[in-house]
Amino acid sequence: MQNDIQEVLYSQEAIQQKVQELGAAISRDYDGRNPLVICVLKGAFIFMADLSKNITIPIELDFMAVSSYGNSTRSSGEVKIIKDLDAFVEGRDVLIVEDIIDSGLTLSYLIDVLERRNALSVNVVALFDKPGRRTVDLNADYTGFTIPDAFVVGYGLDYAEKYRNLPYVGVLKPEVYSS
Ligand SMILES: O=P(O)(O)OC[C@H]1O[C@H](OP(=O)(O)OP(=O)(O)O)[C@H](O)[C@@H]1O
Ligand code: HPA
Ligand SMILES: [Mg+2]
Repeated sequence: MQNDIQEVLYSQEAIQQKVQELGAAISRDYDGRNPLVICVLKGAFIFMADLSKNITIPIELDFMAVSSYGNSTRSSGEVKIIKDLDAFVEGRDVLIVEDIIDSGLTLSYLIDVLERRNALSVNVVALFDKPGRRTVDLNADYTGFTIPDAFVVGYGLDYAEKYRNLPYVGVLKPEVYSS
């Protein structure tokens, strides 16, 4: 698996440092509000686990699974809910936890769903952001790293369901896509 990586862009240490900073900012901003923190599966599962340990105020956690990439490096444009939330969001402060914002289609769909369910507020924390690839106008409220237009894997992010368990984030060798 490690042999398929061309370059490590963000080390385990750099990611942990950033996750601590994001956790501190969220703890400060949401103090006294008991937010519902929503992990967007599968990609955000490691970020959610690490981020939640760095949030020092009471929160509730929930999980939603959506997918639009399938086995491709391009979004199909159609976002599907594979698993919905258990919690009701009406009247709740909601914080969506995403691993990456690329085209923005997944998040714009999710924000729309949660607003239609009458959440009190809907904010987004994304570990990685590729603003150069946006097809819809959308920004996160908390962003870890702004990254160039390259398909990245690791720390939850997959290519064709592989590489999610790498502890760092990097780019794949070109031959991996053609094999
Ligand atoms: O901004 P976008 O272009 O919509 O891309 C970002 C989304 O795509 C990925 O999920 P994917 O659909 O691959 O599902 P996964 O999390 O199960 O990998 C990623 O985890 C984000 O949720
Ligand atoms: N890597 C993995 N999954 C993704 C990416 C990416 O760069 N962009 C959107 N989904
Ligand atoms: Mg994916």
